[in-house]
Amino acid sequence: MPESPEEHLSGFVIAVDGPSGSGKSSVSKQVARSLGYGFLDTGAMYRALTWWCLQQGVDLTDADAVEAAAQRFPLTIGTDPDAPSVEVDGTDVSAAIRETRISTNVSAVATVIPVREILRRLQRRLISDTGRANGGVVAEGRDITTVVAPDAPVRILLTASEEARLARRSRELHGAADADAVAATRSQVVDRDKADSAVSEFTVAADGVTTIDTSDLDFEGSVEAVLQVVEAARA
Ligand SMILES: Nc1ncnc2c1ncn2[C@@H]1O[C@H](COP(=O)(O)OP(=O)(O)OP(=O)(O)O)[C@@H](O)[C@H]1O
Ligand SMILES: Nc1ccn([C@H]2C[C@H](O)[C@@H](COP(=O)(O)O)O2)c(=O)n1
Repeated sequence: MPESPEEHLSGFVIAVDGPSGSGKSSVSKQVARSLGYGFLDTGAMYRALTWWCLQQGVDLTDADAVEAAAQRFPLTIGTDPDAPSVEVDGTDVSAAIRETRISTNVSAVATVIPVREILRRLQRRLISDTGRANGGVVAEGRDITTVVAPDAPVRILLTASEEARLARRSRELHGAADADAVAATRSQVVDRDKADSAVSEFTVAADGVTTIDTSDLDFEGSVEAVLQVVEAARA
């Protein structure tokens, strides 16, 4: 298992970070499909750990208890972009981790620093194994370009205006982006980003990271913009 961020990750690694609703997950998955690479959704790992803590009756305000749960976290995560899967102790939690109760609690877990260290070690191992098996991997989250894979040959910050991100998530959750739907979505986007920003920088690109603003791009345009950065890096 890689022990430090400095240890070399296998395969061609494409690291993608950004705020909630910027399109990281859907765009990264499509980029991975286009390139025949694996895909790692690191947010799903924090979500699955949150599900596990709630399942085990762990008090999320008790950082030591959350860390203890992370140390014995029986996670299995698939990295095939056509069949992403998340299992905890043999239970398929792919749908459950998208529920509102997870979205509203995940920051309490993701902001515990020792928990991040445990999941980052696992993420580096998954990135290496997936990269080796598929020739490359697209890994997305909040700290992939900066901490998990700072030496990746392609590092992208995928952004969009708050308005665009709220509208996208509203349409996804409520089928509309009118004022009521946006208001109902705000805490899952804006408040969550605010809490998560306490431990990761994902609004400003670090040195060497390419920013792609998708506010005025459609989904296909966003995928194409990422593929162009990859092509340029390989040229
Ligand atoms: N460029 C785009 N234009 C319009 N809609 C988009 C675009 N990119 C993604 N979407 C849609 O926006 C929604 C949010 O995208 P996605 O879940 O990929 O965001 P995310 O950055 O991974 O969010 P989170 O971090 O909260 O999981 C999805 O319904 C997706 O299909
Ligand atoms: N590398 C990561 C990935 C995710 N998180 C946290 C922040 C989010 O609130 C939560 C769920 O992520 P999402 O599914 O919305 O992408 O996990 C993080 O801190 N670091």
